[in-house]
Amino acid sequence: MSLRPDITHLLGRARGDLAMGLPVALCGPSGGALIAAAETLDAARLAGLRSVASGAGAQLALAITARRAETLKARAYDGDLARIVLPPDAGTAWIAATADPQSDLASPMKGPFQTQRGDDATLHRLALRLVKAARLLPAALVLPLQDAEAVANAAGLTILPAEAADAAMRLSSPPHPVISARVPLQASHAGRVHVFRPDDGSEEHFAIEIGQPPRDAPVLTRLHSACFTGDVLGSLKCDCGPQLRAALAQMGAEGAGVLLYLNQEGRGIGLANKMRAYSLQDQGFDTVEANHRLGFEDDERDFRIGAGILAKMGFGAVRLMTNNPAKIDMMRRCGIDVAERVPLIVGQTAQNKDYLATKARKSGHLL
Ligand SMILES: Nc1nc2c(ncn2[C@@H]2O[C@H](COP(=O)(O)OP(=O)(O)OP(=O)(O)O)[C@@H](O)[C@H]2O)c(=O)[nH]1
Ligand SMILES: [Zn+2]
Repeated sequence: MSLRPDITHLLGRARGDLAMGLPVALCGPSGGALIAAAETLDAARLAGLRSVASGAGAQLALAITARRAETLKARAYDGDLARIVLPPDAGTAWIAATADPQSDLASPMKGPFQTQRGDDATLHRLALRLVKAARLLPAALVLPLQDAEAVANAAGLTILPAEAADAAMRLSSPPHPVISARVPLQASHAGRVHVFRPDDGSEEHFAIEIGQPPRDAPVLTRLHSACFTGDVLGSLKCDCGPQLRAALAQMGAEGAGVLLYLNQEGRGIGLANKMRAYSLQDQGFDTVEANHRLGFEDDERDFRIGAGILAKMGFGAVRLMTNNPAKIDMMRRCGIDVAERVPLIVGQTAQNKDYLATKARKSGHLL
């Protein structure tokens, strides 16, 4: 028996620390690093990192994804990421402007950036995955240090064993059921909401069960990713709200179904980053380009979570309500049999016409 946190707990702490602007230590087999999220770093902590860097003769770098590097015309020698050498006079405003594309068009002369090549970028890569998991901008300050653990211990920072963290982040342990209760819905009086909670302190997900679908036949299913603007506010920029209501209505009409409400807002980048993407869309970029300029892939969702919840509820086969072939593919790869695709084409507006056309053209959505 131990009171010590395991790697899952440490990952949860690290995400929280990064979101609050605290550095975190990564300790690998061949050295460690202090990392901090570009978005939340304040001047005092930047000064602290600079002072540790000069004491150790180490060089601070800003790790960004290859997507962001492409926009900034910075050379990404590590393939999927670039390590920008932090200029000696760069402050938090410089770091924020490099990480955040909002001012790219207004200041087209950002750079030139000197990027590092050679050496190992493993800890930089892990730092980027951690700040993404904290739903922050994908940019992290990284200070490689042989004695990162000692520095972190002295400062009371969270220490993550890098190899174990990397392995734990690749695994997807399905969230566990917490509670379910009857909720009569407009679409069906036989509604039941189930709450599922991940072990790693990340967002809870919900399953809305309509009726009592038999577990031994394909169940009418919708995997719905959270869209605060569409689902709650009735935004005309996307089709999420009408899709949510149409899916529940069809389940109500058939008397059975399950809708998973997955808290993967903004295709997995979080609401703040989705609003950043919307602001770039107002500058003329489409939904995919906006994600890339921010440094994200088109879609950062992990659909293993949805498959895991279905399995925990006892479902092995679905009639999946979607226009997204990637969802079908992921379900099948996670062991859920997709017996049928049920198209869900509702909610087209003048304002989302281009968005839906871009998804069809670039992300393979079926219209
Ligand atoms: N990053 C980003 N996310 C967006 C944008 N517009 C909508 N979203 C998010 O996109 C997701 C849409 O989810 P879904 O409707 O489940 O998925 P889908 O890939 O469109 O697939 P189907 O609706 O099943 O065909 C939600 O998480 C929205 O918040 C956008 O412009 N940028
Ligand atoms: Zn939406």
